[in-house]
Amino acid sequence: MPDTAPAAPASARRFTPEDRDTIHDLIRNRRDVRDEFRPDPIPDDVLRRILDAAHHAPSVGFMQPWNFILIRDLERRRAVHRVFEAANAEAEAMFPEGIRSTYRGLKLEGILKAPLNIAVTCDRDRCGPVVLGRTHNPEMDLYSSVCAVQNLWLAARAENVGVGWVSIYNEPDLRRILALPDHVAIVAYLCVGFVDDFYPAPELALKGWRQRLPLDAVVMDEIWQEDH
Ligand SMILES: Cc1cc2c(cc1C)N(C[C@H](O)[C@H](O)[C@H](O)COP(=O)(O)O)c1[nH]c(=O)[nH]c(=O)c1N2
Repeated sequence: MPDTAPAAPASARRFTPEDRDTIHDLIRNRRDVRDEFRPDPIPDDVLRRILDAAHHAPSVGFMQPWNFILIRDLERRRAVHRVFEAANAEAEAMFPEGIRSTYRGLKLEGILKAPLNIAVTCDRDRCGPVVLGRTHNPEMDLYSSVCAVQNLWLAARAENVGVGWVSIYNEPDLRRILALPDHVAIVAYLCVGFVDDFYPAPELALKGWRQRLPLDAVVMDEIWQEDH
């Protein structure tokens, strides 16, 4: 893949109000995409920019514990899809009767429709046992990899490329398909591809599953407030 990432500037730049508005626009217009993928492949330069954004995420001790496994092979994606279907049937059965049929009607993955799947992993041994910032909280490397996912998601949206996160699988099944060694954790399984139209709001909200909480319902002063 050609390296098309912009070169690092000599010093950090300051952002304009227009830049600010653009990033807020991007954040608000990022969507989880399930069913709307176009089959055309993502050009190498576009994919490279998206992955490079992910690779510029913050990470504990600058550990950069992530890997991005690019999965295009249809047979492998079919295997992942079977794993999804098995787990999804288990999940469906766990919802109470009334909600079950609504759940069944939701499309929750685009594994076969998207031309590219990306598994974001976390190499828990990348820097040995003692890592700056992770000593007391060993899960921080996993959180770092989640930051990479968010960068990827936003950078993709800026290219009008859709991303859908699929977490409905039994982990051992997916590990086997991806041949992951024990020290590597699965952080995210993503479906990636161009999209003609993005939903203007979360699909789960538009389909009546759950609505966005007001900001004031999640902001607290000083300490945890039980009655908030
Ligand atoms: C860790 C994690 C795991 C999942 C998700 C997200 C995250 C962060 N989401 C997407 C999720 O449903 C979506 O983000 C919310 O509904 C909000 O919608 P927007 O992302 O704003 O479009 C998701 N969606 C889906 O259809 N199947 C899935 O298995 C998952 N899993």
